[in-house]
Amino acid sequence: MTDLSTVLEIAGPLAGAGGLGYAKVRAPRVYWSLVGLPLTWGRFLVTYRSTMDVCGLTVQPSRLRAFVARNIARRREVQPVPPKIRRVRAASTGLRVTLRLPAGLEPADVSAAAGRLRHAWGVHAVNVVNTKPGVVELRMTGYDVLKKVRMPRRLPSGPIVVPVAVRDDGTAFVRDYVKVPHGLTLGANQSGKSMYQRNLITELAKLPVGLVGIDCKRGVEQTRFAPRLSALATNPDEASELLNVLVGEMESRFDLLSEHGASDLWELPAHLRPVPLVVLVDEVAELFLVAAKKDEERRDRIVMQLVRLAQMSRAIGIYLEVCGQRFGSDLGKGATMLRAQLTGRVVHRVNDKQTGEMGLGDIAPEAVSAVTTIAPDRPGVAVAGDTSGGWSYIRTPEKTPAEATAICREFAHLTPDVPALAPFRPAIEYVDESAPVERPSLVKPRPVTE
Ligand SMILES: Nc1ncnc2c1ncn2[C@@H]1O[C@H](COP(=O)(O)OP(=O)(O)OP(=O)(O)O)[C@@H](O)[C@H]1O
Repeated sequence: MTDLSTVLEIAGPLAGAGGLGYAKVRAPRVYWSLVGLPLTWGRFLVTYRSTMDVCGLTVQPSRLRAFVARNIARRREVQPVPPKIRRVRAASTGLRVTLRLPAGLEPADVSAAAGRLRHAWGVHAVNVVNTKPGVVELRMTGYDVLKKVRMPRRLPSGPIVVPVAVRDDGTAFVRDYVKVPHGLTLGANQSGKSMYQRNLITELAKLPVGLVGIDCKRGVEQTRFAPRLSALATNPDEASELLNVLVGEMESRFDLLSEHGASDLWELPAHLRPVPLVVLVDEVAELFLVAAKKDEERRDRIVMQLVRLAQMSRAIGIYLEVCGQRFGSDLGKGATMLRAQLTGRVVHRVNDKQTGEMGLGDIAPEAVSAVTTIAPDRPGVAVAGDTSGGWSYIRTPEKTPAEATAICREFAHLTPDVPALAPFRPAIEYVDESAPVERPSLVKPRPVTE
């Protein structure tokens, strides 16, 4: 429906002068499919060899090749060799080209030339992904996919994989809790952290997992997810008790694993497997804060429990998703130890380079400068790093708090029954819309003195 209306929207102006420019700005996706894709594909095929040559992505031919060219093919000049094109594929956001690299070129050479390739072929961006040894994929995007986010249709699958945002190469950014069990999201005020959490929680809500909220800002962020939460703590005392219970749950799950000779939750047969739990901590600094000396003991206990969970709970299916404005050693004892375990990093716009370093310096140092260039007028844009040193820009789709609440209500029936967490289950006030509502009768007016 949207696509049809977009086509109609551009059809008129296309007929007149300047129509293409209008379409390019107003409906970049449609413009790309109708105009940009055929043009870029043609330009790519026609100029491939010369472009690779001027961008420094060719090698000298082997002796055998040179011999064949001179003596059998009778060519006077022996051309340098570019990477071999294995496959060219059109995507809704751009063009994907798989290249086999000749001996002498490495993926880093192609990445270094990405900017030059982008200008040569007139596309919005070129990202280089090393898919296997000696093979790279050039992901060209025809327009700025982060401007108006639309999640791609094709998504990776797995037991707990949730799509959260779109990457700047047009692919989906997902949180895969089996591969990367714990995550950390950082960002300044108004940078888009809550929007990220909203997308994450609403996608998790659709899966058979338990969600545990710790929001020491009196629950202002997470209370709206209450229908789908198995537990919620809204102050440091409750958080401390809840973390104690989670550590107890972790220990009993380890007993279960050893009883059945399994080393991992996913090795257990489905009927014995406890439900995975995702613990969402909003504004982690609140857990580290101490107002008086007597709070220090509670703070140390909370941090110790979090570190224990982060170090051991992956195998038994308890995952941490921590969010905050900063996360450095200045938070207090145990902060850096905890941070080291949270390897899925997403950093939104930050106020200073140090915060970028806290989030990405230890896993993707090259991404630190990228995070400082995020414009304030683009909330929701973030840099996602991974432990292999790679990184990319991502942006979440917009989702209002009301939409998030509605999704949590819709999937409330999936909230698992975890007996240990029952005392922390948030009370929900349901508005039963089908129940008859007592209204004053319109037929028999009541006297005003009643
Ligand atoms: N992906 C996005 N696309 C468009 N707008 C966004 C996106 N993410 C966030 N915003 C907008 O930016 C503003 C701030 O977002 P959000 O509340 O998520 O930031 P925050 O980092 O949680 O802020 P705070 O720390 O002050 O609570 C909101 O008005 C929101 O609508």
